Amino acid sequence: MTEQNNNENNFDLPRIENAVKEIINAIGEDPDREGLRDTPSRVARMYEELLAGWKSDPSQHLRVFQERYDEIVLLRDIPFYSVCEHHLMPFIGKAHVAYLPDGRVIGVSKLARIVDSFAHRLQVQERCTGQIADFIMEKLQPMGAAVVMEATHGCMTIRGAKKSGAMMVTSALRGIFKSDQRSRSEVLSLIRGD
Ligand SMILES: Nc1nc2c(ncn2[C@@H]2O[C@H](COP(=O)(O)OP(=O)(O)OP(=O)(O)O)[C@@H](O)[C@H]2O)c(=O)[nH]1
Ligand SMILES: [Zn+2]
Repeated sequence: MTEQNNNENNFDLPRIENAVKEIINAIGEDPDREGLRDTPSRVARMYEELLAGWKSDPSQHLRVFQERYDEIVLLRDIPFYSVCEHHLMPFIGKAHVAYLPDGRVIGVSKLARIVDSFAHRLQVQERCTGQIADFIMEKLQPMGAAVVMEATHGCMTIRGAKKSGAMMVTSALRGIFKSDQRSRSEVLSLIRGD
């Protein structure tokens, strides 16, 4: 699968626009007043942007090359945003992605691109974390992969539980990072920056 631009895979922007107009009506506002007139199309384009990962293929970011390096590779503090599938609210934070190569490495920026590809979808943080780790295991076939994501969820800061600052931390450990206690401790302490 490559980047998908054919019609059936594009977002149905007019349909999103109609739905947003309907929400504005349901709120009791006037969708034709000046400030709201362009809002449905703005919101449609916004969702297209925020959820672009859904139409992307993370494999396009795989430029794997052979390299004799057998220590942990970690890209720490990758800023990311995602969209919570329960409330369509953003969750925002940092991702840390590590792997222990087995003869193959990847361009380091691609780790950040892979995070975005999975994050820019309707997600829950646990699934997003696991998908990134599983993808790296499958495509790069390293000895192990570790992904930690920490984020604040809009749905519980400005609404609902209203706990601003509460940080959700999720981790996905695969291969040697799951099976070997020392490797696990090493990668987690690198991620913490110890
Ligand atoms: N585990 C997990 N929960 C999430 C994530 N994003 C949002 N949630 C939670 O999804 C839950 C949805 O719960 P519901 O009871 O169906 O929805 P709600 O009535 O709006 O719940 P409140 O947010 O507690 O007001 C909430 O507890 C959210 O905090 C996520 O990425 N992972
Ligand atoms: Zn939510």
